[in-house]
Amino acid sequence: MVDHAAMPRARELPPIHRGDRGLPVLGRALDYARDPMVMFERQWSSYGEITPIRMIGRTWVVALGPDACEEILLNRQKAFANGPAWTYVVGPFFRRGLMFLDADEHLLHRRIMQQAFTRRRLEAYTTAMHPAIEDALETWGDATGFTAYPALKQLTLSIATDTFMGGAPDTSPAEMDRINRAFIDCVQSAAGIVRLNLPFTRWGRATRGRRRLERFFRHYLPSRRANRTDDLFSVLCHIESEDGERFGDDDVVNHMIFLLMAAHDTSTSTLSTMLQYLGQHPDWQQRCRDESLALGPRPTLAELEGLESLDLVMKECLRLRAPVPVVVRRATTDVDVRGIRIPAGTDVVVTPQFSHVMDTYWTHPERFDPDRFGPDRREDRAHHYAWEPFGGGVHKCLGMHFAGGEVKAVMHHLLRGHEWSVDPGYVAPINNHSLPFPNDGQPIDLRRRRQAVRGPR
Ligand code: HEM
Repeated sequence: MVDHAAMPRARELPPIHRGDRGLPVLGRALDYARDPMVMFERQWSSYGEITPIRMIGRTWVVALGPDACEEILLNRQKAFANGPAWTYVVGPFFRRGLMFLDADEHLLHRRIMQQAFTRRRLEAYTTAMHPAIEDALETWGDATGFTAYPALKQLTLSIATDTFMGGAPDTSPAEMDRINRAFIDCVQSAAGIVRLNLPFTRWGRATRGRRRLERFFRHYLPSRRANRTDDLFSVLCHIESEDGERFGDDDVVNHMIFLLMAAHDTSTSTLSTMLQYLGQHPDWQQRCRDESLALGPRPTLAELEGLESLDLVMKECLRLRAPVPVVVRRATTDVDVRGIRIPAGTDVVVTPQFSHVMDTYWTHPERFDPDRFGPDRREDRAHHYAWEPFGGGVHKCLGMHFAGGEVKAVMHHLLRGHEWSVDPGYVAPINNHSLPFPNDGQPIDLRRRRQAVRGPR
């Protein structure tokens, strides 16, 4: 409980200026969809760090800058909850996934899921990933305007399915495409204005997508309950608490649906941004390729982590286009943040992506300049939360190290086997309705390199 009497008096939220109210019902939703950073910049200069905004029929609070983000994500006053805020944004489609749980229940489930992310397991996942990546990239031939984004999405979904559920042998490639579509529909529910299960609404598509995902995981449940294997699906089926409690079928299915979404959408976005910038910066592409060529075809996790240039490029791409540009929380009690009182019940938008482009912390933040993360500059050290693509606090991304290994493994194989270019003037048309993605599928001009690059079969 927060003892307000002991605290210096906080100011009330400033009123929204007449010109900032936006459209009826939608409020500023279209401004956000057009360019969230332009909208946040305007909020920042008009209101400061804690700013009210009208969107989709309600008033939100937007927290801008690393100090405000840190305070909310660390949640020392235990005044913010994930579940109700995320449920408002993406509806019931990822219900009871880890990110939607709060307090003790969240800690308990997180401790169990951490078993799937130990160093030993991450090393084993990396070893297992190489053949799948090589097989997928073998289908990437010479092509002008190759749309990398959907191809990457297919690849990362198949890696996540292999790694976290031990494969899906009864599911045809065509049905797997429908599973991929179902994930997309659930994520895109965030942009639904009409929140009703009707045939042509985003909400309706997400409802059907969720049903398909449930059928998919329930189909494999009996075999995972019957056999103990090394994947998370099986771990979730067999794990017991000290009192002998086990996850019921619903819990297992809910965790798997959220985890598979979290595990492939974000890596796809990171990879596609890296392809764009490396395509536009051939010097960096070659620098990364030279380091990958110096390694064997199937490096270990530690070797992948040692690819210095690729690491700088990944960090810079996560800065320039964070796959999760904002996260949300609901104030469960009146709470003061940076000297402003946020009333109980308010949904708060925390904005890592805005911190990533503030010129207080970054030199020429709009430029692709991976060396800013190098040992001589370390611009990310300007503030603990200046670079926060994986969030912070108790909900900090559980798959962060997995994502690093996966993204580097895919890039390693691509750099050894292919070259590509992107027009230096190209600006990705980002769709910001839900998690950001390039509307044009991220076209690249791709050429296969002629050397033998595969590991042994
Ligand atoms: C570059 C890739 C990734 C990025 C940028 C990213 C980003 C994030 C962020 C910002 C959060 C915090 C959400 C919040 O605070 O409300 C989060 C949570 C989470 N992520 Fe990731 N993620 C990535 C990859 C992955 C992967 C590959 C997995 C699984 C293998 C994963 C699993 C999770 C889980 C389970 C949570 C919920 C943690 C909790 O609530 O305790 N993520 N991620």
